Amino acid sequence: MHVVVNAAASVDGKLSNRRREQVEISGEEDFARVDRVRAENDAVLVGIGTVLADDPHLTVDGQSLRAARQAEGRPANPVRVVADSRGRTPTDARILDEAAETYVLVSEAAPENRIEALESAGATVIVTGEERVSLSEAFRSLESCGVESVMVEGGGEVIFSLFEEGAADELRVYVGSMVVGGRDAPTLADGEGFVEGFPTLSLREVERLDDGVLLSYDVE
Ligand SMILES: NC(=O)C1=CN([C@@H]2O[C@H](COP(=O)(O)OP(=O)(O)OC[C@H]3O[C@@H](n4cnc5c(N)ncnc54)[C@H](OP(=O)(O)O)[C@@H]3O)[C@@H](O)[C@H]2O)C=CC1
Ligand SMILES: Nc1nc(O)c(N)c(N[C@@H]2O[C@H](COP(=O)(O)O)[C@@H](O)[C@H]2O)n1
Repeated sequence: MHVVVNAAASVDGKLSNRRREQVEISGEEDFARVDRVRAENDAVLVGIGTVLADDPHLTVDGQSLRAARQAEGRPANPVRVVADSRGRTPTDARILDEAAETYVLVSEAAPENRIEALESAGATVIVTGEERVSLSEAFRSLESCGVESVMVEGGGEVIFSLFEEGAADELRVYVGSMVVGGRDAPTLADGEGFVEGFPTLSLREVERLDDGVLLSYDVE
């Protein structure tokens, strides 16, 4: 599985504010780039924290991008994936509408009635990990469903786990020219944090977009 992590952060590294409300960090050019990255990949993944905070749709906005995918024999939108150990995804979440196929990754701790509710709402449920979803194991299951590349859009908890599991191949961070602040505001990589063995990155490209900068890295 090829894993591209993409996020937008303020100059002080925050993905959103201390109330976990969505903050528009990207500008028009960066949102258009994000749409192209979505269109390039077979799947778009977020954690349940992002679903509960933002209720994202995770589809491709550009009609020509969707048409190009279909011309290649692919579905108009990539599949949507949520890492959601206990099956907390609301059944009326936008990611469960009919615009694309949706996989909900749950752990063995997910209540059976939540799995049934999600399946009734149209999701394909994959059980992986004991208490918490194992992302690496889930990627292997997704590969057997034909998913070869995934764009991870956050949030900070899931991004940290990807680095911890050594599962990320690329990182693209759009740094918006703003300061959000707040010790409790989500950052690019939350989780427990590293005290040693910090993942290292190789800077591939720096590009000015809107009023900010896109940093593209390969994960070493
Ligand atoms: N600016 C940007 O680019 C973006 C900003 N955001 C912002 O980020 C915030 C949400 O981020 P955050 O709260 O970190 O939420 P995440 O989207 O990272 O979801 C975290 C939750 O995912 C579940 N999960 C399942 N498996 C794993 C795993 N292996 N590792 C880690 N988590 C796992 C956990 O819940 P459980 O144990 O129940 O499974 C965990 O609490 C929102 O405020 C949103 O607006 C989000 C995306 C992009
Ligand atoms: N790239 C980017 N820039 C920002 O400024 C953002 N706030 C986000 N947030 C992410 O985009 C998702 C919304 O997706 P839809 O437009 O609803 O499809 C949101 O959930 C975050 O993952 N991203």
